[in-house]
Amino acid sequence: MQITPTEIPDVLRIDPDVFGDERGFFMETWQRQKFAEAGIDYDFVQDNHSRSVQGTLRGLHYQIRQPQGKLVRVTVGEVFDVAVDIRKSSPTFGQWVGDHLSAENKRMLWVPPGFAHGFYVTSGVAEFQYKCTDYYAPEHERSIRWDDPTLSIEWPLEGDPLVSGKDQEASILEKAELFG
Ligand SMILES: Cc1cn([C@H]2C[C@H](O)[C@@H](COP(=O)(O)OP(=O)(O)O[C@H]3O[C@@H](C)C(=O)[C@@H](O)[C@H]3O)O2)c(=O)[nH]c1=O
Repeated sequence: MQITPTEIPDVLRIDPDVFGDERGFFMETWQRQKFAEAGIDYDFVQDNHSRSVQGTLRGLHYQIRQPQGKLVRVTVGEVFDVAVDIRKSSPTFGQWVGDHLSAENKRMLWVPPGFAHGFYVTSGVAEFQYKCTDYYAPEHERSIRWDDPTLSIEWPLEGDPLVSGKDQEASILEKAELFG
């Protein structure tokens, strides 16, 4: 397993060891001890799985209380996954990192608590699976606009994205309610 810091060093790129043979492949997707040694030392309490059609954009989501760290990956198709640092006291506040995650490259991203997170589906469909360090708390959930001009996220868009009603009403980072 190779764990590499991204341009925002707390966001980690994880490339698992994949053992292929005539049957297919095997890989470990999370192992407490190895991940803890790499700095991802959390108790995960919830696993999520979503399926989205091409052009879907989910995000940018975060919780003002019970902030969730997320260990994310794609099991069908491909997405462009984005983490935005919204930790008020962080030197990288307002910066974003993005990466292509796919069923083929099997790459994972560690998005720590304190980040807003979202993804855009670049394949026909995509299934997205992730572990969370805290529980879903809809009353604390907030969304920042995916197209906030201050963030200028370079989404690999093909046409207008498919965005939920909730995310269409998201606020820009400057006006967003943050935690801490
Ligand atoms: C996120 C979540 C949603 N739900 C329900 C609420 C709603 O009826 C339905 C769909 O919810 P949403 O539209 O919020 O789903 P979605 O837009 O996929 O939300 C997710 O987006 C990505 C980008 C993240 O980072 C996640 O943390 C999460 O916020 O599922 C749960 O029951 N538990 C959960 O943990």
